[in-house]
Amino acid sequence: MAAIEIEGLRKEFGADTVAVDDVDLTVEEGEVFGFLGPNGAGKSTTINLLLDFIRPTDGRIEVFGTDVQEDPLAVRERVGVLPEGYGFDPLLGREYLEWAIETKDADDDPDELLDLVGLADDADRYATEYSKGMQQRLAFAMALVDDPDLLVLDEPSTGLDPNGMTTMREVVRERAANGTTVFFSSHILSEVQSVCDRVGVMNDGRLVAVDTIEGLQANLGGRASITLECSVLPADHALETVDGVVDVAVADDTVEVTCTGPGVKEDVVTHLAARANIDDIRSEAASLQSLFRELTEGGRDETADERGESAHSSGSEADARNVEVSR
Ligand SMILES: Nc1ncnc2c1ncn2[C@@H]1O[C@H](COP(=O)(O)OP(=O)(O)OP(=O)(O)O)[C@@H](O)[C@H]1O
Repeated sequence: MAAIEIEGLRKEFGADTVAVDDVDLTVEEGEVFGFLGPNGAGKSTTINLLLDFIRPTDGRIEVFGTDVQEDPLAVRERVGVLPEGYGFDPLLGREYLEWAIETKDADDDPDELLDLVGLADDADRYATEYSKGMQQRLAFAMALVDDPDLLVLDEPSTGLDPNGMTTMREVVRERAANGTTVFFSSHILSEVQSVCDRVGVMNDGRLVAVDTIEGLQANLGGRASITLECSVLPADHALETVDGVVDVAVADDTVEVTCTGPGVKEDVVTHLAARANIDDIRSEAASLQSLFRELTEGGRDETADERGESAHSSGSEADARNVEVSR
């Protein structure tokens, strides 16, 4: 039986916004599924529909064979949720865990869960006084209560430091190894790449690709990527004029060039060497970042593309709308 079965899902907000547009998706039991997409693509709306926090305009969702609209409580018993923008009240960290354990009629040890997410020393502090990353760790611990069959994590790395991200990945991997299905939305592509079995890419409400990372790379024509570091990258590098270059992304004095194939890399190096001192060269298959850009071109970043700027998805923290969901 599939963990998640989504058929013909559509969600309109008012007359003008189609947040989710005819999405079909199956996530198998035990999979770690990464849900990617730029800001406003429809990821959180899909998650809120999956949990029956909002109702679809059309379509249906089953979780472990149960229709979420027909029996949302049965579904929630099997699901642990880390929502986007959790709102905290003045309760101690341990009290939050105790509340979550009581609500699920579970028998977890609150201190064990706090220890797992690195909050053992902060159990007796108010959650409202926690930093953003600590609040995220606490919300993650609450999602783990009662060892749910399905973990739904909406941008779980928001606010986490590198140690927090590593802990979160390790826990996700460990739970998945024990059979938990994980549905995981993220903007952090390297994280998705390192943790997920398959990814789905949303753009403008539509699911534009579902595949393994390797499958996505193969379907996009064996593209190659080369990263060059220069002491000073000239503004008029004109790398996009080299035959076979499909994308140029610049960050400070580092430039990532996506090419139609590995053979183009030599031309890229020759072109840039004539214009700048190259300090370092890294060469790899097309990065997830460039795949992501290619799949989501024409979305809300289109105007940036038209200006010739890189259409990188920005981190969500600055502009997330803090969708508040009921528990
Ligand atoms: N309650 C709402 N009322 C009106 N429009 C909404 C509502 N919630 C979401 N939308 C719209 O639906 C679209 C999809 O939003 P959603 O939050 O699902 O995107 P997202 O992929 O989760 O984005 P982000 O990565 O920025 O969190 C956007 O155009 C958004 O403005």
